[in-house]
Amino acid sequence: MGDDVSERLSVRGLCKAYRSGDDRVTILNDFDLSLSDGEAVALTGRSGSGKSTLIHLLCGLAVPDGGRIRLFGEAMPATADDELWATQRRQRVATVFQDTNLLPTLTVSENIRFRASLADRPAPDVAGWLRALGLQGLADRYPDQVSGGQRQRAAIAVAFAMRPELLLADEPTGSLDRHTASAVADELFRFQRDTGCPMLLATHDQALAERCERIVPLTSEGDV
Ligand SMILES: Nc1ncnc2c1ncn2[C@@H]1O[C@H](COP(=O)(O)OP(=O)(O)OP(=O)(O)O)[C@@H](O)[C@H]1O
Repeated sequence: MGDDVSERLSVRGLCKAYRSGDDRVTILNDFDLSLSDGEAVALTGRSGSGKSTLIHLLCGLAVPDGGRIRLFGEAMPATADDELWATQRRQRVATVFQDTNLLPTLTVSENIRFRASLADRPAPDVAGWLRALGLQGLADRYPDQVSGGQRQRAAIAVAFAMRPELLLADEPTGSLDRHTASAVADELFRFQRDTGCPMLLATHDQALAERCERIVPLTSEGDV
């Protein structure tokens, strides 16, 4: 069967287990997912169901035990350290994690510029992205000089500035109050609409999940 060319991401039969003492705990078992151009998909599931594990597999931070991942129409290699793929991901895939996106020794604006240059993009409109995410006045602060919620928004600004072709976000509004979460979600969906960048959002936030075109629930071994 041929692959759909509009598919940015295609996951088939993905398996991942972790060792826990003498046991192996299966987190993902024969898991399928596809994401097309311009599509927003929410990944939901209770704590421990494997949302972050899946995102880590997709961005090459972990290696699956079985199955296949195709990104931009090409099969991802089975090792995490493939140089060509590391470059592909660096340039085309943006990831937003809760607290690990920003380099601590760079200011907020330097983080944005650095990530854009790493992706080989032209100089980003730093002030514009900061304004859009309500971060005016924080450009010259270091990550440890802003709040957790501001860091999370800065991480989203970094992701936007690299003009990704795929955005993988793990709880992108997780540390924000309801009002700010809603404003940041607006920006995420505006970005998706304006750029056609597909997004996979792992979230506990039902309201955020329902704004996506599709919801993919993850279940784990303990679920009934
Ligand atoms: N490196 C690892 N080694 C062993 N077990 C792990 C590892 N990473 C995750 N796990 C386990 O895998 C399961 C899934 O974890 P994961 O972080 O993917 O869940 P999640 O759905 O993102 O949870 P949450 O909503 O709480 O963030 C958990 O039981 C976790 O303890």
